[in-house]
Amino acid sequence: EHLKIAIKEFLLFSDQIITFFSPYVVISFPEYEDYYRYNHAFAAIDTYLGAKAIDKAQKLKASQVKESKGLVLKRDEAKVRDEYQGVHVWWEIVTDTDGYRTQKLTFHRRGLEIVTGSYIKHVVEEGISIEAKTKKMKLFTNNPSLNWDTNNGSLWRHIDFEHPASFKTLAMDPSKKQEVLDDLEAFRNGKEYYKKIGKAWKRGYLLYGPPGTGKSTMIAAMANHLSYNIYDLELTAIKNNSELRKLLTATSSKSIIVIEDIDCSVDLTGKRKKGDDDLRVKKDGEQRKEDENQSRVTLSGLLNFIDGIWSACGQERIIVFTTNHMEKLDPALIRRGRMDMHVELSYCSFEAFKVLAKNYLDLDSHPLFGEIESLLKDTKMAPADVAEKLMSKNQIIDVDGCLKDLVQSLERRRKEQRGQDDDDHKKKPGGKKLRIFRGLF
Ligand SMILES: Nc1ncnc2c1ncn2[C@@H]1O[C@H](COP(=O)(O)OP(=O)(O)OP(=O)(O)O)[C@@H](O)[C@H]1O
Ligand SMILES: [Mg+2]
Repeated sequence: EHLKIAIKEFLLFSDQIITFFSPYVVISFPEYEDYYRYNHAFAAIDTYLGAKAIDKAQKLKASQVKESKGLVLKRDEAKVRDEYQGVHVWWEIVTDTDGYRTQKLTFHRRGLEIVTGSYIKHVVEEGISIEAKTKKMKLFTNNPSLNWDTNNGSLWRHIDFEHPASFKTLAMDPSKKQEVLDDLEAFRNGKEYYKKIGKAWKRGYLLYGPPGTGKSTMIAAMANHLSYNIYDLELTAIKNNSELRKLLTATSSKSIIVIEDIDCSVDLTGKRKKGDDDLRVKKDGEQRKEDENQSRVTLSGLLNFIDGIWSACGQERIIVFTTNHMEKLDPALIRRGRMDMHVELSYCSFEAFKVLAKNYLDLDSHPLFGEIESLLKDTKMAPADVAEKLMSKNQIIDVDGCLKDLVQSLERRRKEQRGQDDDDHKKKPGGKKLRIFRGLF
């Protein structure tokens, strides 16, 4: 009996063509569906089988490692045998001429019910749970050149995401920080809730504020807090709305989709588009066609996505927009419901400073804190600039030196800012009033 199995296995493993009459069934799991959509079952299967192969290899190690330096733990080269509820199965990874990989599962017809009924589910679930335990988060970026050959067909390029940012070290108003944390937590545990109210399990955040106030840092902290992957979407590198759709539907669940500096992304504001149209009128037909082909992502494309396809494509996704200029954004883009939460990151407050002092200098209090507090009240300095002053030079922490440095640069900046305010008043009287007016509407 053993011999029979061994022979059968040999035949299978020798890439014998399985004929129509074969008692064996083969099921394929391609890495990409429709050439661009990553098949997440593929990764889970790979992880599960990788763990199996390593198990086996560890047993083999003692006797084999010395003789055969060819013994690699890499899954792709191995055929893995598995057994589940008495059913023997064989996994093999095959690569086609275009470089696309497929997991092939072979088993005897006898086991069909068990395999399709529960084994596959078991493999994918095991794989996902192993992935979660050993999870390395990933940072995906869309690839402007779309080099299909070297990019293995994927629209997204990824690297391991290792950023130390956390909510603990993020310097901002503590109650605002808590609000964001609570919101994220509610989202994470919201599966049943979203189902109950019949809404897609998605959430949108708009982070706004001047440069260096921690918007990007907060996104990293969010990803670390939730163990989500980040998809950093570069809108200006996307040719058109259909490419945008492809990219977004190719993202996985438990991820944060980030669009930074949304105000700088082409064609998002009506104004800029109008300017283009004016230009276009003067051009001949051919040129116009070319321009249209080149036309980038439009505001309506993005809004359609958020409202429509967005809700249809998978679950458990967060979308984050950042901007330095809230006032430049089209109201349609930021109305509530599209962006569920607006978070303002602003100049360094004393509360925020205390977090930075703890992070950088391990300091809870200091005689200079009082002076710094009063300086921060009427001086605009971004946390990034404060942090820079607190950073140790040459690895030597000089608390007094750092704080004195900070006080000096705050004083300098306060003088500058006061001067600027005066200039503003002289140049355009009533300018300030106008700003308040606009803010009210
Ligand atoms: N609120 C903050 N808490 C802690 N560190 C901060 C904070 N803000 C800025 N920093 C520090 O300053 C650096 C720059 O901040 P970050 O890139 O998050 O700013 P940003 O708001 O994204 O700016 P930009 O608008 O230019 O993109 C970070 O690497 C971080 O070390
Ligand atoms: Mg940033």
